[in-house]
Amino acid sequence: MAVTESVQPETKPTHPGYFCIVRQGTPEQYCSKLIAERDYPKGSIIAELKGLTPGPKRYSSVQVSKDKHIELNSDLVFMNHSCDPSTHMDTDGMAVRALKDIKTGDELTFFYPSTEWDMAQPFDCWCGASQCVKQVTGAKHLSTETLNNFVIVEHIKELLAERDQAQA
Ligand SMILES: C[S@@+](CC[C@H](N)C(=O)[O-])C[C@H]1O[C@@H](n2cnc3c(N)ncnc32)[C@H](O)[C@@H]1O
Repeated sequence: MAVTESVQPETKPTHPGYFCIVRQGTPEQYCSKLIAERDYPKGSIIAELKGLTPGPKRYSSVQVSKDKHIELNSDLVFMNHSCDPSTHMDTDGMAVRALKDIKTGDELTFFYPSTEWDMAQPFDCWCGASQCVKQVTGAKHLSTETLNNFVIVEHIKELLAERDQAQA
């Protein structure tokens, strides 16, 4: 796995009372996480995606269209991937939404291939979910059948349709 430099300065919480970072290990170990500081009912908005800046594809960026990547510039960057995610990174509606009822103290996670086509920094997944995809490399590397089990955004649906059409 190629590891890029991690930029995670200790700053004031960006969403106090909503969620917070739990820092673990060294920044280079990438094992910190984001925890809910309140309950979120299924379907509710956890955060609007605001203050984003365009940039290159990297471990911390989120893909927002077929060819654009942004930095979140908030504590949301600490959201880990899970194959049984608690949230949806909705780049169509520009919000993070609860995919299930989330309780205070639960980890906020999203399914990275739901937004990422071909990731800059792939990794082996630690989530342990029964439907774990094991290697998180981006939607490009997963079957349509697998992706159909997850909520995915429009640009990934479009890229998937193009891939499947080219292979037909
Ligand atoms: C944007 S960071 C998320 C916050 C990160 N945990 C940290 O401490 O900086 C993304 C990186 O976290 C790690 N990561 C996130 N979810 C993971 C998972 N389910 N399994 C293994 N590593 C994960 C990977 O190294 C990934 O490149």
